[in-house]
Amino acid sequence: MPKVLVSDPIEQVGIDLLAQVAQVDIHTGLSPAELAAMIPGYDALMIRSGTKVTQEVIEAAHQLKIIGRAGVGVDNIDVPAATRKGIIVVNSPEGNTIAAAEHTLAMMMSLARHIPDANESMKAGKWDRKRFTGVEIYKKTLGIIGLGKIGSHVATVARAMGMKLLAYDPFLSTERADQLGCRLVELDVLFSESDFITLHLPKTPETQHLISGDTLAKMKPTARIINCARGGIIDEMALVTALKEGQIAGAALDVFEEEPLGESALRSLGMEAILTPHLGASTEEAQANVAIDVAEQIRDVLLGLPARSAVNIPGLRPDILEKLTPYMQLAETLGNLVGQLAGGRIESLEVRLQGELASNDSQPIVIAALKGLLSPALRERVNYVNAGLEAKERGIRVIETRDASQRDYSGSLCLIAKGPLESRSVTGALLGEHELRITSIDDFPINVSPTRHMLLTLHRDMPGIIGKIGSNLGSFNVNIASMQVGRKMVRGNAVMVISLDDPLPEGLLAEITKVQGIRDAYIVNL
Ligand SMILES: NC(=O)c1ccc[n+]([C@@H]2O[C@H](COP(=O)([O-])OP(=O)(O)OC[C@H]3O[C@@H](n4cnc5c(N)ncnc54)[C@H](O)[C@@H]3O)[C@@H](O)[C@H]2O)c1
Ligand SMILES: O=C(O)CC[C@@H](O)C(=O)O
Repeated sequence: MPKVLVSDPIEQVGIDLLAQVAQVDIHTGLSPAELAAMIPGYDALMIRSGTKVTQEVIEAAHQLKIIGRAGVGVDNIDVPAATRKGIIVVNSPEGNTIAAAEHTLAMMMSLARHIPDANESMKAGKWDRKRFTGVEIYKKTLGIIGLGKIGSHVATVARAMGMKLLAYDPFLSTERADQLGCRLVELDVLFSESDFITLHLPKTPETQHLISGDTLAKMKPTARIINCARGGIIDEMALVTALKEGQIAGAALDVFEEEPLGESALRSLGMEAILTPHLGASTEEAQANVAIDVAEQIRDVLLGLPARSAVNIPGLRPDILEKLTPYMQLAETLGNLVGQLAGGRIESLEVRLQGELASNDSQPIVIAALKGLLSPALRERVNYVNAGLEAKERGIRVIETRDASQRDYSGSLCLIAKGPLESRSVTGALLGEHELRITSIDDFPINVSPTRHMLLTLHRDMPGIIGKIGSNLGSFNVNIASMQVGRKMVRGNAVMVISLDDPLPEGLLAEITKVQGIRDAYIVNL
C-alpha cells in the first residue's frame, strides 16, 4: 500500500478518502529538517500553509510522487525543485474562494460598524454607544484591486448591498469588469475615489508594498483598507504611520508580512485596526472543499491517473506527455514571455504551429501557451486544467493556426498577443530534443536560450548603445551571462536580449530607458 504523510491539520473527510487507497500517517508541526528525515518512505505529502517544503525536503524525498496543498497558495513549497524531481504539485484553486470573499465582507462590515471593539467593551461590562457610531456602506465606493475569483464574489455581494464599484486589474477585459458592475480605472483614481479598498491580487515582486506611504497618502482620510490576500502587499510600517496620523480611517488585515505575526506595532493600534490570524479560508465548508479536492487528486495520482489541478506538470497519458513535454515547455515559456511583453490587457492570442509541429495535437500546446500567458497575472492559480477557462473569462480569444511549410527548425511555435493598442510576437523552437530557443521577437530574428532573468530592449541599431547598456548594468553590479542582438537592416530598428545572472535592481530599468536610441526596455523574469 502506498504511504501518505499529512503534516498539517486537514479535515477528516480528506483523510478518510486517502485511507481507502493508502496508509495515512499524521505528523503535524514538523520543522523542514524533521520533515526531511521522515519523508524518504512516503509516496505522497498533504499539507496546508504551515509546512515548509524546502529544497532539502524535496532532495530527501526519494519515492515522493505528489505534494497536495489543501488551499491555493503554493508559496510554502519549492515548486521548481519539485518539478526538477518530477514530483507533481497540486492545489485547490477554488475550494476556499467563497470563504475568503465572505471574510473580506465581514472585515468591511466590522470596520464600518466597529463590531469587534463594541463586543470587547460589552464583555468588559460597559454600555458605550457613542464611541461606536459607524458609517454605512450603502452608496459608498468600494475599490477592488485584483478582480479574480475572490474579488469577483466580493464585487457581486457589495453591488447587491448598494455599493459603487471601482476595480484595478491590468489583466482583465473591460467586458468582464462591466459584467460585474465594476468600472475599471487606474490605481490613482481608485486610491483617491474609494471609501473602502480591498486587495485580491497575488503577492509578487511587482505587488510587494503596492500599498506604501506614497499610495496611502493618495487615499481619502475617511478611507478604510482590507487585506485578505497576502501579507507584504501592504507596507505594514507605512500603514501604522498612516493610521496613527489619521491619513486614512481604518484597516482590516487577515495576512501579514511575517506569519505568525510576532511583536508588531499593528497590535498596539486602537479600533481603527482589525486583525485576524489568516482566517480567510477557515470555514468548515472551505476546509472540507480543499481537503476533498486535494485528497482526490492524491488518490488519483497514486492510482496512476492524471491530477486535475497540477500546478507544475500537466495531467496527460504518460506516452503523450513524454512526446509533447518539450513543446509544452516551449509554449509555456513563450506564453510567459509574450505576456510580459504585452504587459497587461490581451484581447487575443494566436498560436501558430509551424513545421512538423503543425501535424501534432495542438490542444496541450495551446493550453500550455495560455498557462504561460496568464502566469504573470495569476501565478499558481493558473494550471493546465483551468488555463483555457481563465483565458475565456478574461475575454482572451484564442486563434489557432498551422503552417507546415515553415521549415527553419523541424518544428517551431509562434505566439502573437494582441492588446487594444499593439500586438507582440515571439517565436521559439527546440534545439535537439529538449533545448528551448527563442528564435524571434516581434519578427526580429535572434537565437537565445530563455533564462530566468532577462533584459530586453527595442532600440535603434547605432554605435555605442550596447556599451552604454553594459556599463549601466556594470555600475549596478549586475552580471551579464549572454547577449544577442537581432535586426532586419543595418542601422534600422533592433532588438537586444541580455541574459542576467541576477534580477535587475529597482531603478535600473528607468536608467536604461534614458539611453539615447532606446525605444523600450523590459525586464523579463521566466
Ligand atoms: N486570506 C486567505 O486565507 C486567502 C484564501 C484564499 C486566497 N487568498 C489570496 O487571495 C488572493 C486572490 O485570490 P483569488 O483566488 O481571487 O486569485 P485569482 O487568481 O482568481 O485572482 C487574482 C487577480 O489578481 C489580478 N492581478 C494580478 N496582478 C495584479 C496587479 N499587479 N494588480 C492588480 N491585479 C492583479 C489577476 O489578474 C487576477 O484577476 C491571492 O493572493 C490568494 O493567495 C487568501
Ligand atoms: O488556511 C490556509 O491553509 C491558507 C489559505 C489561503 O491563504 C490559501 O492560499 O489557500
